[in-house]
Order: sequence, then structure tokens, then C-alpha cells
Amino acid sequence: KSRYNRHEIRKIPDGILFGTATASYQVEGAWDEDGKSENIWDRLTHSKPCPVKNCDTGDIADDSYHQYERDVEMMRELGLDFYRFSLSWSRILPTSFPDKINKKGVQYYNNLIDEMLKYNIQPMVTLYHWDLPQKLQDMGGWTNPHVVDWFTDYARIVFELFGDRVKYWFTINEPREVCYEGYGGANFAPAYNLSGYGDYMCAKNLLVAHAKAYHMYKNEFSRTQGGTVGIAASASWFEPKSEKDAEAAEDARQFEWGLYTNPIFSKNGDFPQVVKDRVAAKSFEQGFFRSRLPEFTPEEVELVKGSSDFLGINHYTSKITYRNASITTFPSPSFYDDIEALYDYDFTWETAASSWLKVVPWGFYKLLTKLRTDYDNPPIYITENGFSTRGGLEDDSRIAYYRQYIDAMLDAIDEGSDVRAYTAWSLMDNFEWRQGYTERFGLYEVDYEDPKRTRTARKSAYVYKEIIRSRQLDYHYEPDTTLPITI
Ligand SMILES: O=S(=O)(O)CCCN1CCN(CCO[C@@H]2O[C@H](CO)[C@@H](O)[C@H](O)[C@H]2O)CC1
Repeated sequence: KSRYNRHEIRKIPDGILFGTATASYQVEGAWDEDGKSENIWDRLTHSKPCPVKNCDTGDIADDSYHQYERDVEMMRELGLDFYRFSLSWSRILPTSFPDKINKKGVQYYNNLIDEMLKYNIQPMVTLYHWDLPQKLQDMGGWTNPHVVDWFTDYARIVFELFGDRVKYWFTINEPREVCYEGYGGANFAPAYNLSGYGDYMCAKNLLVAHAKAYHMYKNEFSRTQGGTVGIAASASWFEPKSEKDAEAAEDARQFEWGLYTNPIFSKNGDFPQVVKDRVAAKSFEQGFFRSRLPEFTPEEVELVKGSSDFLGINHYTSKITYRNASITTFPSPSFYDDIEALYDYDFTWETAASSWLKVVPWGFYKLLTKLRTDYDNPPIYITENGFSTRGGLEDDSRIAYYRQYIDAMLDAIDEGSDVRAYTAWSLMDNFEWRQGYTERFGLYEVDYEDPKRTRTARKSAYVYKEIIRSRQLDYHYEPDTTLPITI
């Protein structure tokens, strides 16, 4: 069996916090209730022809806007240390700006936070998990440099409203997905096909916005609130197909996540050198008068460098990477034409319901080791890790995924990685973006035929609960799922 199927009991080191995550557009519903205004995912999912599988939308989703007490009850059944969730910008600020604060929207988040703290479950709050107010997108969204002020002004309101009780903040979830999937690959809202320049403009503005919000917290709230602020980056592992592809794999890492982590966590800051050089060289070849990758001014390099108290990592899978010999594979200019690499999967790797999600636990170990060595062992929170199925309560494949990935994480921790928290994506099934409700990530199953959106514990919920309770990994443990999961 693979290295990550050892049949022994493994202790989990003290101090590592365990939680689960969700995101506002994926679970809340109430898309136009109580004063919330339209965001870019409302706009995309309502467009014709419908872009999401089965024409699914987040209009109702898991109805967490009304079911938050049940959500907290599930957190208690799992025995979580924390719960990571995100705020809907246009639910709190319907005009996008601080001139109007929507009291009913704020009340929902106060109710959720207060209910969690009643049972000592820590809120870990993401300010932005992809649901930009539509009005801001009408003005260019993340490609408009003014987004720096829009985001910082929103952040200040949020810190004022919830910072007395929230001590763990993440500014932005997955910069790569915001910028590449949103402005480059025409996949996620606002689904623009501007790869090779729109995605890079988004990258620069997003990092400056993140840094401005970070420094504003430090200057205006740290003394009185004492919380911590970070960012959650998506990071896959890129494994060279053969020795000669080592450079291609490193290029992929630097373009796919180094673009966002290097400016914040590396010693010198700024975009990775290979990205700056490659995009500039290609831009001039292609007839541009300046690089398609916007430059940070020296002041901006300093502003962004070190602008996080910890590094949040969303990790799911790995890809085999090799040099792309043909220059006609991708449109030119484009992000993937810039990287000059191709990705593949090892056919022996098990696949989740999501076609991109392969089970490669050793890739998680290699990623954590690389982050430790490249960024001088930064404090790391695993802010997402999980597995999708088509549904069903006997989810042994999800259980095997969690056990192997936590095992791989423990190997990196044993070798010195400063991992402080592990977050399972997700507490319950939710709106899986372009795949709608066809790909399920929940420890709890959600019944979308039921207006009450009933949540039912899967077998994996019992196993995750036992890992947290016993603080050990036991591949042998078999829960008795005939008994209800209890608090
Ligand atoms: O559009 S398709 O499906 O044909 C292809 C998608 C390719 N990627 C997969 C990984 N995802 C990053 C992970 O995305 C994260 O992980 C979760 C599971 O995906 C999401 O639900 C979370 O919101 C997100 O933070 C970004 C999109």
C-alpha cells in the first residue's frame, strides 16, 4: 500500500487547531433578502444561457442565512475549535461603500458569531471569498486600481463591526482564483477572457489592496482588538514529469501561487523573478511597449512584503508538470503561454467527483516542505483541504483522503513546518461554483429537495469528530453510524 496507508495510530501534536470552512455565496442563500444587493455571482448565475451545471444558483444554497443555529449545532457535534466562513460584501454594504450599512445583514453575522462564541468555537473570518458587489465590477472590479480603496474602506467597517470578537482574519480567499479564473480564464465570475493581462492587473491590485487592509488593521485596530490578519492562497503541488522538467515545474509553482505568496512572504518581496523576466520578454516580443505584468513601485514592494501574520493555504491536489515544447498550444498572449508548461495526471491517482481533484498526499508533504524552505518557515494555517463525491453517507473515499492528507501534513510538521490549524473543506455540501450542487464536499450532506435544506452527518463527520476528540489518526477506527452524532 502507499506510504500514506500505514495501519498504526499517530498522535497529533498539541496546539494544532481543527475546524471546517464554508463561504458566503456557497451557503448563505437569501441572495436578495433584507437589503443585500447584487454581487457578481448573482449576476453570473442568473445570466442566460445559464452557465452553471443544471442551471444551479446560490439564490437559496444551504439557506444558512436562516439556518445558522443548525450550522453551529453541527460545529458542536464535530467538536470544532474554529469555523472559517466569509462575509458577503454586498450584504453588509449594499452600495459597496460605507455610506450605508445594512443592519439586517450585520445582524446575521452578529448572530452567527455570538452563537459560535457561546460554545467557544472561534470565528475565522474571510473578508472576500469571490462575491464582489456587481456595481464595483461595473467599474472594472479587481482590474481597477481604485479597488484598493474600495476594499480597504470595506475592511475598516468589518473590523469595526466584528473585530471585538473576531481574532483571526483573512483578507482574500485564493487570489489566483479571483484573478485567473475571474479575469483570465472566463470560468468564475465576472468570467472575463483577458488572460495574460487582465489576470495580471488583478494580481497587482489585489495584493496592494490586501496589504493596505493589513496595515490599516495594524495601525487602527491591533492595539484595541489584538487580532491577526493573513491571506488564504490556493496552492497545488507541481511535480516534474522527469528530471529535465524540474525547471518547468518550478516555473508552474511561481506562476500559479508564487505570484501571490512571493510578494508577501519572500525575503525580497515583489513578484517572482522568473515571472517578471518571462512576461516582460514575451510582452516585448509580442509588440507591447511595456510588460503585461504591472510593476510594483519600490514603495509598494515594501508595503506588500511581510503584510501577513500567517500564510493560509488551500490545498487539494497535485499535477505532473513538463515543459511545453509547442508555442501554439495556448493563445498568445496568455497566462499559460507565459508559463510554457503543460500539466498531466498519473493515471494511477484516484479521482474525486471533481475531475481536477486527484488523491496525491505526498504532494501535500512536498508543498509544505517547499513553503518552509522558500519562506523561512512562516506560520501556516491549512485553510482548506477536502474531497468531493456525488453524494451518499457512506463516504469511505472522503475518509481515506482526509486520513492520508492529515498524515502527510504531520510528516511535514515532524520535519519542522509551523502548521497551526487544519480546516476541512467543507462543513456541509454547498454551491460548488460552475459545478453547482453536482460535486459534494461536505462532512454533512445537504438535501436540496428539502426546503429546510436538512443537513445529515456523513460517516466522514464521525471520523473527523473522532480525530479531533482523540487527537490521533487511526486508520482502523470504524464509527458506529447507526447511533446519531451528538454534541
Ligand atoms: O470549473 S471547473 O470545476 O471545471 C475547473 C476548476 C479548476 N479549479 C479547481 C480548484 N479550484 C480551487 C479550489 O477552490 C477552493 O476549493 C473549493 C473546492 O473547489 C471551493 O468550493 C472553494 O470555494 C475554493 O476556496 C479552482 C478551480
